Amino acid sequence: MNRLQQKDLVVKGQLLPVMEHFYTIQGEGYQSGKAAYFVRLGGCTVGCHWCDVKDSWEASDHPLMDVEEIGKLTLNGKADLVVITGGEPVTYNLDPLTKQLKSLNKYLAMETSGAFPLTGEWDWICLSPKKNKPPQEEFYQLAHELKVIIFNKDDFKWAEQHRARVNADCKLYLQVEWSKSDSMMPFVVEYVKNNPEWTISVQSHKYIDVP
Ligand SMILES: C[S@@+](CC[C@H](N)C(=O)[O-])C[C@H]1O[C@@H](n2cnc3c(N)ncnc32)[C@H](O)[C@@H]1O
Ligand SMILES: Nc1nc2[nH]cc(C(=O)O)c2c(=O)[nH]1
Ligand code: SF4
Ligand SMILES: [Mg+2]
Repeated sequence: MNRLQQKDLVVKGQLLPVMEHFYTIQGEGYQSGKAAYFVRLGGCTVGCHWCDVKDSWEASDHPLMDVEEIGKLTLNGKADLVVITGGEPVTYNLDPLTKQLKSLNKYLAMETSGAFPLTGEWDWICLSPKKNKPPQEEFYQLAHELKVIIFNKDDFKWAEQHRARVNADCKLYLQVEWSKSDSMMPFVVEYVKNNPEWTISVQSHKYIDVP
């Protein structure tokens, strides 16, 4: 296959850059503690300065895989739960990927900033809005979970702006930015005690030392 044909299949979402894939425990948010097969797609142009997976940003650093191949990988996990993350998954047309994974009876969750239009059929969308590229409007109605990263005290205001826009059933999480865990966690604790609609999410995989 030549480069042009490859590019065409990426545009169609039949081929996707995969940075890594692993069977682990979902560390964050609503499904925290559950076994899940993670697929981390390469490529993100959002550019959060505190991103904990900057090596994912350059799509061309990561090998292209066919969605059928990706589907087979997820069968190496016993769990139904598959988490598609990145990089930024909504960079791509995710229709072929979710169709393939649904044919394998997987429960499909996505971690996303919502920066680009949504494609694919999802059982669970975790929306984590980013100041550099705020979410597309459609995500507020569709998100099952809002997970706002708290890097400094201004981020509580940012969190409330998004809470005001999500649907009534959307679960609300505040997750401290990893490098600020020690200094910001006391403020997050106080905030949730005063605003109990929110729940704390910690990046538990980093404490239990799993991928
Ligand atoms: C690496 S991102 C990939 C998915 C998508 N690009 C996004 O940002 O939602 C996965 C999750 O990790 C969160 N995250 C990234 N860097 C973090 C950090 N340094 N501390 C805490 N959470 C972080 C993101 O907000 C997102 O919820
Ligand atoms: N165990 C584990 N849980 C996670 N939840 C969200 C993650 C991500 O990077 O998207 C992540 C991750 O990288 N590992
Ligand atoms: S949107 Fe996600 S992957 Fe992209 S820089 Fe921000 S945290 Fe990292
Ligand atoms: Mg992570």
